[in-house]
Amino acid sequence: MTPNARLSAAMEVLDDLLARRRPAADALKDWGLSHRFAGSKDRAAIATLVYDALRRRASAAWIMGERGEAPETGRALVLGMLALQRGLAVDAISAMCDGSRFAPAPLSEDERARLAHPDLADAPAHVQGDYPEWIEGELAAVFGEELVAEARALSERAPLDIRVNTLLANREEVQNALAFLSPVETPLAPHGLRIGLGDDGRGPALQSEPEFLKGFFEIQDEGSQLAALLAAPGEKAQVVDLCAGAGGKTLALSAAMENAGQIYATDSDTRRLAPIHERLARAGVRNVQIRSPRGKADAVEDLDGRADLVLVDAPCTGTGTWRRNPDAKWRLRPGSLAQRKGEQETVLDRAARLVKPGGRIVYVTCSVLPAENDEAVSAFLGRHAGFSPVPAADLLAQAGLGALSSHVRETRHGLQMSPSRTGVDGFYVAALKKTDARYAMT
Ligand SMILES: C[S@@+](CC[C@H](N)C(=O)[O-])C[C@H]1O[C@@H](n2cnc3c(N)ncnc32)[C@H](O)[C@@H]1O
Repeated sequence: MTPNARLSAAMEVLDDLLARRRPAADALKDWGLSHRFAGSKDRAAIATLVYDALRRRASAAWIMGERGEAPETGRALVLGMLALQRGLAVDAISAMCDGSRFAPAPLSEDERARLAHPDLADAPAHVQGDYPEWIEGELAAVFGEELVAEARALSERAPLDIRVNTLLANREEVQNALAFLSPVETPLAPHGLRIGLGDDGRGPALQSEPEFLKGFFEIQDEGSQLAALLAAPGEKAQVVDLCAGAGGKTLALSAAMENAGQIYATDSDTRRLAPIHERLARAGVRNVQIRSPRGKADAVEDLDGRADLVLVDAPCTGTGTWRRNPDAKWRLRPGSLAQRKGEQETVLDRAARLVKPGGRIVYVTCSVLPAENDEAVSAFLGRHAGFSPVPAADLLAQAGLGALSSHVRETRHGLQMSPSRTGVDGFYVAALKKTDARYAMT
């Protein structure tokens, strides 16, 4: 396919997605099934165009004059994105829309005029920042004056980060082995490397590299690496990773504990937990016991009151990861936020019983919404009088990450990382210390 034909295809996929209100992944898959001649490079390029258009969905529609009641079109989103996201001048866009076979139709006079001046100065904040209007209050509450700058950073493409597994290798070794990809050290996480993306926004296939297969590194956003380090488990600690999922943070905790102490990894969903077995083996981890739930039985019942640390990497809306999945921000609904809040309450209450006096819950989300961060913690503290929040400065100092303090927002009960200020996904971390055993078992 020519680059111009890929543009037409992206417009078609977006029209389908908009008309049927379906996930981008489904619309892309169907397009692929009905256009079997398209090769894997074509599909990848079309997907990148679609996701980039979704990054700038509101602002692209705005500059193309699709405002208010006017329905958005795939054509406007792609044209607007080329101007806003890729910085193409109107003549360059016009050259791609030459009306030849499979290319988009030539630009109208109106489109030319709009693309010549892609101005957002008069646009409301939710258009400038490309987020759903209904969530503005939540975003403003955390970002304040930096709302638009942070929202724009959440619309950019995410970098590709890896965490060197210090159980088997060191950062320099992996950096040298992957020199052909020019990895650089992550600015804040001590074991991270960042690898450049191609012009199409895609990274190399790291999972087939020999060093990956030998367990020398894992793919993990720098923010997720920092969140695991902030949990700061002592080397001999008894740790419960209550929402272990596929084990991204379990692996990081195990490395931080130098394979000592004991981590119990569990999750309410056995399917999510399944990949952890293979990942732990590859990474040379020996201090993790996997507790798969069996039916309705509580998989960690025997650990009540015994944990030094319970990591609650909670289910959340994922608003902090919009850079990775721009489709998700437009699909988020108030109902799903309410559902996640209920799950967070359940999992935090379960964690409270696991912690021993003097121990801690470390509560993590990849969200930037106060409703699932500080407010969830406030509500927890209201229900459990025997816990108190650890000040963010202490949290950073205990993890040896004092330098991070100027790159995070200290919030009421914890700290918030973000793409603009921290350069990572929007992770929230709060630590809750069990100070009084009398009340904590409620
Ligand atoms: C953010 S993900 C965890 C990601 C994982 N820790 C990692 O670093 O790769 C949240 C997880 O919480 C799990 N979960 C939801 N409700 C739960 C509950 N009540 N008890 C335990 N796990 C729960 C979900 O199945 C999901 O795997």
